[in-house]
Amino acid sequence: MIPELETAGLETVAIAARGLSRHYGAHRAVDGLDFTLDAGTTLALIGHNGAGKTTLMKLILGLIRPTAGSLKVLGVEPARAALEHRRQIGFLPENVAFHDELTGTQTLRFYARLKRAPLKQCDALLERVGLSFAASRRVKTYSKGMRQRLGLAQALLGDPQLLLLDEPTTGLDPASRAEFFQIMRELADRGATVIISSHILTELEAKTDLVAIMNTGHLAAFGPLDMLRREADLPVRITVVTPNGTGPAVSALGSIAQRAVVSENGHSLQLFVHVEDKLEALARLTALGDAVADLDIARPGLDEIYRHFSPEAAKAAAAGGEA
Ligand SMILES: Nc1ncnc2c1ncn2[C@@H]1O[C@H](COP(=O)(O)OP(=O)(O)OP(=O)(O)O)[C@@H](O)[C@H]1O
Repeated sequence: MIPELETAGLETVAIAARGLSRHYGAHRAVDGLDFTLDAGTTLALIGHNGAGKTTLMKLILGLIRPTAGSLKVLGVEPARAALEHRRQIGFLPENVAFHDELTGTQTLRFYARLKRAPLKQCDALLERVGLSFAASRRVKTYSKGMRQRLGLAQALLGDPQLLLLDEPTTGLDPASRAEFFQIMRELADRGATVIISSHILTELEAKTDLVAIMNTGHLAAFGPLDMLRREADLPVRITVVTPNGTGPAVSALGSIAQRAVVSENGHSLQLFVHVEDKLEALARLTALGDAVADLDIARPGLDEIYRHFSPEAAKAAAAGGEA
């Protein structure tokens, strides 16, 4: 179990950024970000390679200073924050590295001393991340997934109010990923603020309260997924199984269908309709009787919404690259 956070003295706003920028010479790694993140909120931070996600995390951690604009984290400018304040922030970096010769327990106790967190937390945290069985094994014998879990235990030391997880599920199998998101939800439920970055958009969908989409240093979108879905105004996809050919379904929808894509085997069809036309489209398709053997409706997913807001992501997708 993860203990409740002390609520006394807790800021209601975890992060406030105004015109936040970090430029490297002429290169604008982060450029003019404006957002507020309330305490106790979970945020998915997504963006193409080089979009500025890690730079934003470093700014939040106070590892680098803004070149313009302002940033308050738990009420304080992070680059000027005292150690006491920094201890309220947990961080799991993208490439987590440990001393190979230390055991899991020794590693965690080392970080607990650094963070001045209670040593008695270590065993409970190893248990929480499912590593108790390997606590006395040297880290060099750990798999990638086990190292990630140890990294998460390290980030959870001291019951941080703010947790930054940079691509934390890399190397984890599906069951471990599910467990990871369960821990994230428990943290949020006890009042912690969590920011998680990932390129695996399907796993982030419906896991966080808010989504931030970064594109070339800018914040292209920020808000609850449903709000971004409405703003993007993308069509709903209806997949229709048409055993006797796709012609009747296409004719029935007429101009309601913004686009129709026939499958390679010719037995099914994807029809894209505006959300307001969805019910009319379903009525017309079901009226076709045997010409339609089955149908399936899908709202635009996070990957489609991401491509809508991020021109770089759309370009990468068109070129067959990753999100
Ligand atoms: N110290 C630095 N000096 C110069 N440029 C930098 C520095 N750190 C980052 N950048 C540049 O800033 C941009 C943003 O980098 P950042 O690491 O924040 O991207 P990211 O969104 O985390 O990417 P990825 O998904 O690949 O991890 C990149 O173009 C990067 O090359």
